[in-house]
Amino acid sequence: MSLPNINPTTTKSWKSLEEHFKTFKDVHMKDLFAKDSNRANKFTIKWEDFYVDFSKNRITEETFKYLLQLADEVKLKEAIKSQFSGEIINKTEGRAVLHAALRAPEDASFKVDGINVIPEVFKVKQKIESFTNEVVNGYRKGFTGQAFTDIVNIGIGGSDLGPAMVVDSLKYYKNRLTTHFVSNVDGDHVNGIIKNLNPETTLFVIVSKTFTTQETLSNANTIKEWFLKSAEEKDIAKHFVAVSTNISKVKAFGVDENNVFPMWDWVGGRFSLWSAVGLSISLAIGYKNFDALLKGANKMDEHFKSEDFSSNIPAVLALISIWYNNFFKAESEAVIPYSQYLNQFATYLQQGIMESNGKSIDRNGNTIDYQTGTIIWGEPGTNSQHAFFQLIHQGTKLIPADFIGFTTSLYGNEDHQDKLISNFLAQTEALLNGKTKEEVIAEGTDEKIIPFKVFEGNKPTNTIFINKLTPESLGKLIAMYEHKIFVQGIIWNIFSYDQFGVELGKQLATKILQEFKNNSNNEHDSSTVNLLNYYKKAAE
Ligand SMILES: O=P(O)(O)OC[C@H]1O[C@](O)(CO)[C@@H](O)[C@@H]1O
Repeated sequence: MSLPNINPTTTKSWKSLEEHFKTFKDVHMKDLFAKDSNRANKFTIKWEDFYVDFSKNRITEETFKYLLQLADEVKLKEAIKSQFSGEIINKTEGRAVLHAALRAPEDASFKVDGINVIPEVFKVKQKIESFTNEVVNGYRKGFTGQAFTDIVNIGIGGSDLGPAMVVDSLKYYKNRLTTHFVSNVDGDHVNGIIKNLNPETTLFVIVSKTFTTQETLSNANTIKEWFLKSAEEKDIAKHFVAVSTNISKVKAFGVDENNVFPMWDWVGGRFSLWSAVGLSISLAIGYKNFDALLKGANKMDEHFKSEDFSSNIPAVLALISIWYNNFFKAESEAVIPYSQYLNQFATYLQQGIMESNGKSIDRNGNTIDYQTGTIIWGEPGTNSQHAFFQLIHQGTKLIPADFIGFTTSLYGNEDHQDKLISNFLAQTEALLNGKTKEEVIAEGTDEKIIPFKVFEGNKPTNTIFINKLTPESLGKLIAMYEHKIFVQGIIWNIFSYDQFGVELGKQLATKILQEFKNNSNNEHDSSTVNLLNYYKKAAE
């Protein structure tokens, strides 16, 4: 079996969608709801503690039928099998894509080169568990014999965004440890964090799949220097642990062999929070909660693998997004969680979605002539209502949005929760229905400003209503988006698991840094030359 390789625009369903779209442009969702009292039920998926209502979309049963046909025609079922069977679907890097193995039960089997990786995964999980327990319970101590109070995760991209987002999202479940994240090579980031830390009670977790990333190594070295001002070289072993595939480089840095948490090249950086990359998560909320996060993701994996596409949450969300991206030519999508704790969720998704599917070459190596990768952005409601919602409601751009909410609040404040959820529901209702000129007039509006107060409505949203923000439900939610990414990559016929697009900038930065060091000048365009000279002068 090998990954399907089908140009989606050549399929019958794509042509049907194109024709269908022509008849669809002027359809208002409001009329679709008026015509069919059962519409909401038809386009809702209830699964475990998830209630996913996708009825407020510019789709009909006919649209849905063609989208499902598209999934069949691009052989999505076969592609899912290829991924889960450990096939080398990341062909450009020659790797399998098995983040699902990291959250599978112990009796599962995920084979890479014919060898089941699950025993190895569980060995590392046990190491995470015992390490976490030792640190949280204060048995593992720093160089002056004190228990650790602070954890600093040093990493960037997938080695930062996932753990940082999860730790922040699940802070309700946090233990006595305080977790910090250093990522940017901007010295103000690392210095701003270490200035308030006590080296005697701080544990540093260096996370880098490659252990060659400039930002991470610079920050790790700066921290090591700062640490050695109060400690000795031998104390590094007590305070620095590392997560990486590059064990020799980790050891060369000075990390004790026993404090290295391995990961594998079949885990992509942006899908790695389920591996030892999630060590900071485990430390921050305890291993049990970390494991619950994994279990949630595994439940979503099972749902994705086995559920018919018509009621398969990630598949449905992916297909609807294709409809807007490729037919309505929507330029971006918003993700609006109605939970302040999911503040970092959209930022996290940006890497997952845009690093994966921001590609313009198909699986044959040819330039693509259709739109791929969606641009993703968002902020929690209700704050975002007072920021960018004006544009979603009355701007010229079509911005499909996922609204994510929780029926139960963590602290049980019903007054706030009712207010939050009334906003959550009101916004998607307003985006659906809008407000007509007649309605504006009926409100007694001054004639001169009537047009400005009209809302066209017809703005699509998905409502993802979940019982409660728990480690398990967050695991499900993250995995849901991971699978959506996969489905879209399959439909667009691109390779979702490489990221060569980030390399050029890194190469040029290395060259420019060298020029600063040697005080030399390579060939650059005139703009870059001016900017280099401007900086050199300012830095004198
Ligand atoms: O974990 P590493 O190897 O330090 O890489 C960090 C990040 O850099 C990238 O390779 C590119 O920015 C990401 O994909 C990755 O998550």
